[in-house]
Amino acid sequence: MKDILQEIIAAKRIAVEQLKRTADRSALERKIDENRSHRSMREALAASTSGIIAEFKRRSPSKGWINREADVRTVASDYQANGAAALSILTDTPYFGGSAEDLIAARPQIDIPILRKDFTIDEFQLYESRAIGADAVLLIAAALPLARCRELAATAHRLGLEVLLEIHSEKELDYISDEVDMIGVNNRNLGTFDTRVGNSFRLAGQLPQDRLLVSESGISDPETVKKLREAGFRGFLIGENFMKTADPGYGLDTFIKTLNL
Ligand SMILES: O=P(O)(O)OC[C@@H](O)[C@@H](O)c1c[nH]c2ccccc12
Repeated sequence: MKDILQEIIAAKRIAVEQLKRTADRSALERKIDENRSHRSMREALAASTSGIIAEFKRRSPSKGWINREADVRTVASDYQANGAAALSILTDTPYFGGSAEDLIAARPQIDIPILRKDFTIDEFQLYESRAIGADAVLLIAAALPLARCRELAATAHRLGLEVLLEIHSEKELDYISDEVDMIGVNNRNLGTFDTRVGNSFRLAGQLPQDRLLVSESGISDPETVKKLREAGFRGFLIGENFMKTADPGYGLDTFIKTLNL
């Protein structure tokens, strides 16, 4: 079977080399200097009653287009107004239909933290993330050798970005270090796109309970969020369930009302 993650990473390597050749480095540095304010996603999740990280996701390799028309400014401000603790914005273009411009457009609309969701393999993407206004970045264990993941986490911290480490299986538990601010369990296998929320419940007992734990993907009902919270999770990353509706902000509103916090 073709491993989709490997294909995405191969494409990303080419895109990053291209970005490094064409980017205006001094403009990037200027923007990093200007964007000094930083919001802690870890603290926002710890303090939040919903713990929901609402994601802006236009398409995915497994589902194709989920919402082609969605306007990132509208969705970002509706997500915040309706109780999201933080936002996740997918910026990968070929597989997820997003872009850095989406994050740039969303940033002035809201003041909750933004997670830049992409396949980060190179320091340059961290500089870019900081310059476009991200507060946190995702590092995916399945996409990075352990030493590389640690280096990227250290650079992210130097730049004032928080790190959400994403793991999927027991094999990746050794990626957890003090350098990561939040630990995410992806319920989706990025190689096959097989998705089971049971993955979070299975791994919960093996995760350090004094860390901020996030359950990611395939969450579509408030009952699951309640159970995940009982298992120790404080963050719930939800994309498709909201994005597949014509009004993702309204989808979040209904979800949170049913959660009955
Ligand atoms: O749309 P869902 O099933 O609610 O999932 C959201 C989010 O967890 C998912 O988009 C995701 C989790 N980890 C990733 C890594 C890369 C791309 C996407 C992802």
